[in-house]
Amino acid sequence: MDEPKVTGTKPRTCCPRKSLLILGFLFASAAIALVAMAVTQNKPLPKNIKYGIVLDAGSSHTNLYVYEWPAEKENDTGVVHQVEVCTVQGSGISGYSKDPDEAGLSLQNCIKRAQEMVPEQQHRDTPVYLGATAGMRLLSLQNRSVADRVLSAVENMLRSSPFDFQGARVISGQEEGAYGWITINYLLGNFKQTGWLDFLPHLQSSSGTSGALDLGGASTQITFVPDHEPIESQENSLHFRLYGKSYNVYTHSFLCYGKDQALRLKLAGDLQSTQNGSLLDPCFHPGYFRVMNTSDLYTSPCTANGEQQLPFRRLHLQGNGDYQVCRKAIQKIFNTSHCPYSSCSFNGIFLPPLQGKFGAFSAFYFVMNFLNLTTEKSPVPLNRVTSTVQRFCSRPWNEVKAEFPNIKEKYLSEYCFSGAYILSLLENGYGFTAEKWQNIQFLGKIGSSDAGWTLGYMLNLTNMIPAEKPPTRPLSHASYVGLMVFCSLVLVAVLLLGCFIFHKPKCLQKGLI
Ligand SMILES: Nc1ccn([C@@H]2O[C@H](COP(=O)(O)OP(=O)(O)O)[C@@H](O)[C@H]2O)c(=O)n1
Ligand SMILES: [Ca+2]
Repeated sequence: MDEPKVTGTKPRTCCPRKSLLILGFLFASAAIALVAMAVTQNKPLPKNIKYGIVLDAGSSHTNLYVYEWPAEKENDTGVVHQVEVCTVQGSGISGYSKDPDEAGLSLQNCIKRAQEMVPEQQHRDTPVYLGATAGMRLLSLQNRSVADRVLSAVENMLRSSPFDFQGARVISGQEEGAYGWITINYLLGNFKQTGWLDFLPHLQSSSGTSGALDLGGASTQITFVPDHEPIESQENSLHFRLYGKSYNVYTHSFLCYGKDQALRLKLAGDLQSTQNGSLLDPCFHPGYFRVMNTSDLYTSPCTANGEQQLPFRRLHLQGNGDYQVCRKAIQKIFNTSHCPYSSCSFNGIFLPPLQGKFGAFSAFYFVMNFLNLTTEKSPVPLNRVTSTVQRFCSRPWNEVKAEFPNIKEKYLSEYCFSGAYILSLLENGYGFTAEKWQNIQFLGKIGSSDAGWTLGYMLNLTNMIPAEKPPTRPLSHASYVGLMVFCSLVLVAVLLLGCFIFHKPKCLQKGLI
């Protein structure tokens, strides 16, 4: 009998090398595909951008701002930013009381500029707002019908533009203060809820916001959240609910205490003690000389009460650059003789104790920036600011003019007064001590956006600031996909490892090892 032949066939292995290679290849391909999918899926889509336009019709000039934001994120905080500012040539709209139509025409160039900035197909969907401030408030007090004619002239011009006209109006001092406060806190990211840090309020100041100080030509505003103090006067009290948090805000707007009207107030006061119309003014540089019609001083409602029959028609003003005397002269325009509340700033206006940090913008910034007091990272101490203004005021006018040939004489000549006025207002008016001064930051721009009331105004009118915090997922979509891929890979790796350790296939015991 033939013995069964032992054939040369190899023993069958359960998982040959080839199968393992295929498995490895499939695994690697799947991993690569997963990562590639996650990356391509999360590539940012082309942005859908929205635009908005606000015109700030100030007492001295008009600025047009163009803002843009990604449409899908419009309720997030800090996403809207300024892409253009256009300064209208000529005076503010309140300066066109003699020819209101000209006020409308003056806006043409900046409207054209906005048309270039916003893509043509979006012109119709782009809202445009005009808000007029203290210059128009004063003109309305002086002559309501002229003020209305100026407003309808600018309204007609904006209606005829390709944009979506949403209104032209005189905003109140309270609104100006409130929207300035909203703007800077929005831009500084102070409304951002920090997620887990929300549960640790002690890490933030009580309100987590910054106060706002705005100085214009005809009015000035102070707005902040006081520290647990009741706001004793209703007209100074505002309540906001923003991104799920409540704010009790103090605000006051001093009409006539912008820097240009304040100078008029001071000069009108000085005139009372002048016999012959010549005035030695400590708030102007030595060697500076200016002649003014006394009637011009009294055209504003701010000075109208003091109008008197003067024996001269022209005022001859001569500077002598004496800072200390200038401060004393400015002090006279703040009436501190009465206060019906527990504490006041001046003119009997309630002011709670100053609290927290403050951002000071508009002319506060322009003047301090001119004096080179805004370039350092930390705030310049009050005594250094005082000595800088003092030194600047004492410089002869010829020397100053020669150093700054490109600055208009009218503006250059008034920086000494403006510097002294800012110090008087902040120190004597509001009570910023040397210590509290360190809490003031002079702000021109925050990121690409100018600090001012316009952005807050637009955010409010377009309902872009929700009262409640919008529901958000803990992770962004990209992080979510990335994390899911990572966890899946880890799971597969653990499974394979477990399989190898606890259920070692024979092939590994014999064939492969
Ligand atoms: N580059 C600039 C622009 C404005 N300014 C001044 O800043 C002030 C702006 O006031 P505004 O026109 O906004 O007036 P309000 O209506 O806000 O009172 C004016 O006194 C201007 O002369 C400045 O000092 N430097
Ligand atoms: Ca202003």
